[in-house]
Amino acid sequence: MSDTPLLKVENLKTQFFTDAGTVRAVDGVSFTVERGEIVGLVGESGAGKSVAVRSILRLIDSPGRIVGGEIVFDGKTIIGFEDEPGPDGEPVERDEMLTDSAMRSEVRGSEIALIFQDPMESLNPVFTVGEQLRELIELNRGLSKRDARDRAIEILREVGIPQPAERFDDYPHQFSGGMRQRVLIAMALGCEPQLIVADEPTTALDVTVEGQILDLVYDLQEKYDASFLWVTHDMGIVAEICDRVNVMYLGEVVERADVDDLFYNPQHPYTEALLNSIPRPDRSTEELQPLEGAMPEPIDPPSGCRFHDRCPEAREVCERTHPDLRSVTEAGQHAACLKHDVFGAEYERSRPLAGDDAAAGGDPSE
Ligand SMILES: Nc1ncnc2c1ncn2[C@@H]1O[C@H](COP(=O)(O)OP(=O)(O)OP(=O)(O)O)[C@@H](O)[C@H]1O
Ligand code: NI
Repeated sequence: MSDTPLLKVENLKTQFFTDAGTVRAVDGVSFTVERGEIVGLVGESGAGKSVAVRSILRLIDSPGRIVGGEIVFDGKTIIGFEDEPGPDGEPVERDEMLTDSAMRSEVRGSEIALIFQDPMESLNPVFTVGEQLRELIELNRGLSKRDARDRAIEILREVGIPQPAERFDDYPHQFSGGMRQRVLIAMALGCEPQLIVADEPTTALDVTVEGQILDLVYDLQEKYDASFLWVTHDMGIVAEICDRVNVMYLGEVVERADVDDLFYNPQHPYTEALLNSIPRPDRSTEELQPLEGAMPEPIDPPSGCRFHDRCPEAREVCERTHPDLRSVTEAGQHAACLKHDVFGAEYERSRPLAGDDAAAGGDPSE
């Protein structure tokens, strides 16, 4: 593993300028993906996961815009702004930022591959699966038509498509949902990318097929030594495949940890709530608690800590002070929660917001 991460996202801000107001979908998000790692991006619907990963590929359409931050991938600047805004107050792109055509020819689909939830977003219904895969390999790997075809069939076999030579001439609609996702993984691998970004690719699949796909990803990750950024709302998937996890809430990363630390020693109440809402072998089902309330809209996020109005451990200080993401354990686990001493927020002396004892998480009278 080299010193610089394969992907570095720093203080990324992506907003949508709508009639109703400015949607701060991604509001100062930082994370990295090291070489050979599977990194999770997890959080409820609307947390900003898809906008974050689409920003990495510069696939944000109007009325959306990346307004701040830096994204560096393998030494290339995908997003980078000057410190000072221009005369119109708009962010100024730095010279070294990749052009749109360089993004298309050097990064998207070749160095970074995307797997979406809906295979039809990436597969063209009027061409056979084999043709699409062959062409992609031909373009990206510079192989002859015949060699590209052989390689395409080999990859289809690797991702578990039975009788790949025969299936080569089938159209996307002739494949089942699970098989189509395998085809997408084949397409992603076809260009031998350094990074595969997967945005909830197994959500539409039943649990058995999902399990097979995750096993496959795990095997392929070992074989190709590819890095993955895996978006999901499912903690079960995180447990199964991720090395490291970023938990997102309302446009921010609120916890970052190695997967074991996250599950056994969560440092943010939101992470705890997510974990309590899924079945676990080490807990009885009576202990299962659904996450209460809905995530607020990112047009007008709550003051202070954005999670405070749903947080069982919230205290008065949480209403007014916004916590950034800080290292809160010796192992370097990060959390954005004022209950940790490193914030020096006088949390202990602050009055609990939730009335009942259970919610206050201990004895507040001390
Ligand atoms: N084109 C758009 N115009 C306006 N708002 C948008 C647009 N796209 C996304 N948003 C808003 O940005 C926020 C983040 O959305 P995003 O799709 O990233 O969430 P997510 O975490 O991927 O959720 P899910 O699990 O449902 O996919 C949401 O509030 C969403 O409504
Ligand atoms: Ni999404």
